Amino acid sequence: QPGTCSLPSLSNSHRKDCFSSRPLSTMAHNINYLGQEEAQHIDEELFSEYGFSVDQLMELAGLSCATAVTRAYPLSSLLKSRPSLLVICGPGNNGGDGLVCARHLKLFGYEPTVLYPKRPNKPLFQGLTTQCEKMEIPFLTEMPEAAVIDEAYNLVIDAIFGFSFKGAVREPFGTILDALKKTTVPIASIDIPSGQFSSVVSDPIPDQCPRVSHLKPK
Ligand SMILES: NC(=O)C1=CN([C@@H]2O[C@H](COP(=O)(O)OP(=O)(O)OC[C@H]3O[C@@H](n4cnc5c(N)ncnc54)[C@H](O)[C@@H]3O)[C@@H](O)[C@H]2O)[C@H](O)CC1
Repeated sequence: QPGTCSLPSLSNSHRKDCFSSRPLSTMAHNINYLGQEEAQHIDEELFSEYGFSVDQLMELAGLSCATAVTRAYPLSSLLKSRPSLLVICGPGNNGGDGLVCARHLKLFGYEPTVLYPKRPNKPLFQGLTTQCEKMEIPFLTEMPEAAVIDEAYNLVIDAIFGFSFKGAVREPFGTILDALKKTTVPIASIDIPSGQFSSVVSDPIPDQCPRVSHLKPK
């Protein structure tokens, strides 16, 4: 059943339509939020004190996001004839979460396409990219215009920036964020809407629903 998202908005930006397959009564109440530094601190603690590896956490994060998409946007609810999704991946671990998410979404019957314009030269990200390619997930070479996105995709997954984003946005991501803000299809953000923690970017990606935060909402 489509429902209204009960998550409080952290930004003044408007919210696009939010559909949830979960009854609202099961959603958490009395949510408290993590700030940027606290989120980064917990992240470090998970690695240093608890011995988690980044691959391990990223796989869980990406799988959780893909699962959340299946709940909020079940295949049967999609408006376009094909279950097309655009996953936009940034240069850090948030982007890695996006690649994992794309892979699981393909397994769940969706047709993800990935935009991954800045690829780190590290085995973890190279492996995640190869895994998507081997699953015949297409990669775009440039950001489509907003109208093209609205026409072609049911949903955009924002895996551009997480809690380490800072300062003024650098290209090509400025152009990408500007185009995204002009789209009307729903945007699901991984961890946080890209740009949320920046004091410089006054207009982050609108606070959408669903967003899948790791640990706690931020
Ligand atoms: N334990 C957890 O909670 C886990 C979280 N995960 C996800 O990882 C991100 C945080 O990852 P990190 O690599 O630290 O940072 P980001 O992905 O946010 O981005 C860093 C990346 O972005 C570049 N950058 C920073 N500012 C700018 C800017 N103004 N313009 C352009 N580019 C910028 C920077 O150079 C880096 O390349 C967290 O949110 C979760 O989504 C992990 O999966 C592990 C588990």
